[in-house]
Amino acid sequence: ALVPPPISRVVMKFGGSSVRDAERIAEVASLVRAQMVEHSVQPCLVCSAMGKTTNGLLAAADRAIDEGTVDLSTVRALHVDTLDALSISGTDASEVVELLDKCERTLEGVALLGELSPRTRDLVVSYGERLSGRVVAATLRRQGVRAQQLEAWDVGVVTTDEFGEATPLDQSWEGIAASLLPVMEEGTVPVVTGFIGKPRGRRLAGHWGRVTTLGRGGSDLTASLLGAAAGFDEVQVWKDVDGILTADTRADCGRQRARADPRICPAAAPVARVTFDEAAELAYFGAQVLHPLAMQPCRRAGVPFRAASSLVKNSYNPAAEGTLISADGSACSETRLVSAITSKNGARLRGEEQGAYGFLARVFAAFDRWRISIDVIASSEVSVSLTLNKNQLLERRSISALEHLPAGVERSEALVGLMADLEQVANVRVSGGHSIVTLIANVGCSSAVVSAVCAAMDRLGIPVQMISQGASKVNISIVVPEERAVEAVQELHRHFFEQPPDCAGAS
Ligand SMILES: Nc1ncnc2c1ncn2[C@@H]1O[C@H](COP(=O)(O)OP(=O)(O)O)[C@@H](O)[C@H]1O
Ligand SMILES: N[C@@H](CC(=O)OP(=O)(O)O)C(=O)O
Repeated sequence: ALVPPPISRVVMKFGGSSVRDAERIAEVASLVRAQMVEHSVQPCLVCSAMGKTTNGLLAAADRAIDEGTVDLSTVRALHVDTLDALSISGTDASEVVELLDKCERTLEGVALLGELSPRTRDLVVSYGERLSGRVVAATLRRQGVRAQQLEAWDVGVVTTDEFGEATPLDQSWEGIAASLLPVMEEGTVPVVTGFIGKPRGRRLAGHWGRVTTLGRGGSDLTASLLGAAAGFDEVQVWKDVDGILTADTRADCGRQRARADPRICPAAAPVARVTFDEAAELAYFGAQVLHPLAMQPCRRAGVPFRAASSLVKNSYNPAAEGTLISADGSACSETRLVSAITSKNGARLRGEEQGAYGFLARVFAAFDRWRISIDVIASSEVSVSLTLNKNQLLERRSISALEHLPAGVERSEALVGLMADLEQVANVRVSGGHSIVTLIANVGCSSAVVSAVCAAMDRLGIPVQMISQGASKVNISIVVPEERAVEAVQELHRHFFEQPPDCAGAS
């Protein structure tokens, strides 16, 4: 007799690209059904806002504060058209429209008061995930799957109150297990809002006060948190690519720049396995495919994490396996020295001091005070060079300008403060226009990797401004001029991935 496969509980996260329109949402619903029927999966869904909705809401909030006008037309049209195309009507449709109206009223408040705090910005942005979850749950129900949309805070996601960049608190873990499992045990598929949560706080006017967001791309973190806290068998993040690729296929696909980029490494291929450490380093150093903190909950609970493709490209070609991210199982080995390459832009800061005792301690204390992270560092007795994450330096509203920074370096209150502190201990120079190119590599063979990297840069005449190897067990980074970063990635990709394996080392 046929023994049915064991039921596995899986978080399935669908990002903006996977739920960008009616067609994709219908495909997501079929994919979920197939997992349930063919693979005995009991899923919990996590959804991001549809397509570019988050950007649209941020732009609408900016317009409300800058121009005093409220324009939600693009976001409204996308959702209303999707409801129509999916034939969603009745209560399911009116809930979505009510939420759109509420979002509009929030924007009217911003325009009227002329105030847009990080807290209000988070509230505005949260409508994106709350809208998409309702559309996805309604689509599943139309396909005969019992599904219920749930706000992240309804399943216990409690965060710090750092609006715009909140972190889930440990107390979430118990709450999630207690609220998610009963819903699933009764045979319902929860559809949870990614990216958002609520800070711990007093119960206000019938609801838990405020809404927070987990930073751009934060739905990956929600998915990991839910799966880890509820002790699931796997967390799957479904993307528009076949998993983690050996390099991005688009140049600087960072969320700050919306330009359509030429393909950077068309030969990039999916990596079958990476470790949590490797994935986290890759995400932190620029690969937009995963949220940098998303590995943490799964690593803590030992729950495997998989990045897979939600695009069924061809019915004759079964869905790609994706990339399995787990505690062991690096793609690097004695012969495969590098598993992926990424890059990101940053600013470089150089400080000089005459060998005083405690110099570096004072430098680090200043970074700690202003909560600015250092990406790559090179130091000697008399000087220290560091690169800073450009995203952290983005100008925020109501912040005075820092006149003496060179063009290309963004200004922020934190950077102004940091500079003032550092100038007490050293002569400081800040320059923009640098990129960090990072190789997720077998650091055990770092000499081979570094010599191959330097030879490749030498071939192209690209100056290597800094190099950092072995600071983490899996990462070798170089700093190059920003305008040469794409070339550098392409050449390194050619060298490490587009040659026969026996040449992939230090040739
Ligand atoms: N190393 C990489 N592997 C795969 N994708 C990458 C990599 N680096 C950057 N990306 C980009 O990440 C995108 C997928 O991430 P994202 O847009 O955040 O997905 P989603 O919105 O579905 O969560 C891909 O389209 C790709 O351009
Ligand atoms: N919608 C949010 C959160 C998110 O995770 O999105 P995505 O899964 O599409 O990267 C954002 O755009 O940042």
